[in-house]
Amino acid sequence: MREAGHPLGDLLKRLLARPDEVMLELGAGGELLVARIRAVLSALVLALPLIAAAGGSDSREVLTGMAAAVLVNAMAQVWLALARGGRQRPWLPYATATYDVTLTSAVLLLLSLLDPVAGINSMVVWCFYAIAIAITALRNDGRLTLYAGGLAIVQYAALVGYVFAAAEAPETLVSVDYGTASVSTQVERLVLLLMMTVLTATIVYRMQRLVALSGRDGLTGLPNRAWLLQRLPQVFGASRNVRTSLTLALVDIDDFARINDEIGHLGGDRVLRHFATTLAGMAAENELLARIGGQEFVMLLHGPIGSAWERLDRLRRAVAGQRFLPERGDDALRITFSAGLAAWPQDGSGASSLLKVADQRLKQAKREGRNRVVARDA
Ligand SMILES: Nc1nc2c(ncn2[C@@H]2O[C@H](COP(=O)(O)OP(=O)(O)OP(=O)(O)O)[C@@H](O)[C@H]2O)c(=O)[nH]1
Repeated sequence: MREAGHPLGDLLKRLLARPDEVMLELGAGGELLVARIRAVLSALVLALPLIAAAGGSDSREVLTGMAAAVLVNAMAQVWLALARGGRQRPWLPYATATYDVTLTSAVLLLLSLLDPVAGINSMVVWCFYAIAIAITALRNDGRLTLYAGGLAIVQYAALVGYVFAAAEAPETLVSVDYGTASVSTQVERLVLLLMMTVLTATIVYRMQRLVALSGRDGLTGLPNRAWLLQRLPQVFGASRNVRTSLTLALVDIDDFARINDEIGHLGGDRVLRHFATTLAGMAAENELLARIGGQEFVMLLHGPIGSAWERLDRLRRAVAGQRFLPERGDDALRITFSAGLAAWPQDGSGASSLLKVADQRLKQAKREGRNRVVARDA
C-alpha cells in the first residue's frame, strides 16, 4: 500500500475520501448501534419531567417537558427503524448527525430564552455536542465526523452571537445559577468543539487504517479472505436487485511448491506479486479480486459462466505462453495456472456454496493435468 507524502495530507485525503465498501458496511452496523444508544438515552430523558414533577415544579413546565421527551423518544424510534435497513439509505448518518447536533442547539436556544446565560453557559447540554461528534466515529466515515463537527461549531457560534446581540449590555451577562457569560469562555468552547472534531476524525482515520490493514494481503496488496467474505454478500444482494449473473473463479498457480524449490521463497513471492498484477489487469474495475491463500486467488467476474470461462481461458493461454524472469540473471520461468468456476446463482446463492463448487472444479482441473479452466463437473 502506498503511503502519501505527508501524514497530515494523508489523514485529510483519507478522511475526505469515500470509505471502502466493507468500511461502509461496518459503518451501517455503527449507525444501528448509535440508534440503539440514542433510543436508550431518549428513554432516560422521559424521567426528567417526572423528577421535576416530584420536586414540585410548575405543572405547565412539567407538561411541556413531558411533551418534548415524548417527541424525542418518537424520533429516536424512527431513526432506529430506519437504521435497521442497513445501507439502503446512505443519507441516514447525515440526517441523524444533523438531528443530534440541532437538537442540542435547540435545547440551548430554549434555555437562552428563559435565561440568556443558561443558553451559553450550560455545561451538561453543551456536552451533547461533544457526544454527537464522538459517536460519528462508530460510522467509520471521516466525512461525517467533519460534517458533524463543522455543524456543531457553526450552530453554537450562531447561538452565542444571537445571545450577545440580543443582550442589552453584553458585558453584564450574569446569572445566579450559571455565572457570568464572557466572550473568551465562548471562544474556548468553540475551540474545544474543534479539538473534539479533530480528535474524533483522527480516531476514524486510525480505525480505517486498521480495517484496511486487516482486510489486505501484505504481499500483493490485494484484499484477503476476510475482506472477500464480508464483501460477497453485498455484491450478491446488489446483483439480485438488477438480475445480473456472476461467476466466481478460484484460480491457483500450478506446481508452486516446485517454483519455490527452484527459485527460493523470495522468488516465489515475486511470482505471486507478478501473477496478482496479471489477474488485476484482466479484472474490470467493478469486479473483485482477492488472494485467499498461499497461491490461491478468487475473482468475481460479471456475466454468465460461459463468457467468464472464455476470458479466463484466454488469460490462461497468454500466461502459459509468456516467460517470467524472477530476477536478472535467473532462468526465465514458465508459469501456468488452473481455475475452477462456479455460476451465481445457479451453482449456489452464497459465498461458501460457490467456493465449494469452484474448489471441486479446480481439483478436477488439477487432476486432469493442470493448466486448464473447468466450468462444469466431469
Ligand atoms: N513464496 C511463497 N510461497 C508460499 C506462500 N504461501 C504459500 N506458499 C507455498 O506454496 C506452496 C503450495 O504448495 P501446494 O499446496 O503443494 O501446491 P502446488 O505445489 O502449487 O501444487 P498444485 O496446486 O497441485 O499445482 C507451498 O510450498 C507453500 O510453502 C507465500 O506467501 N510465498
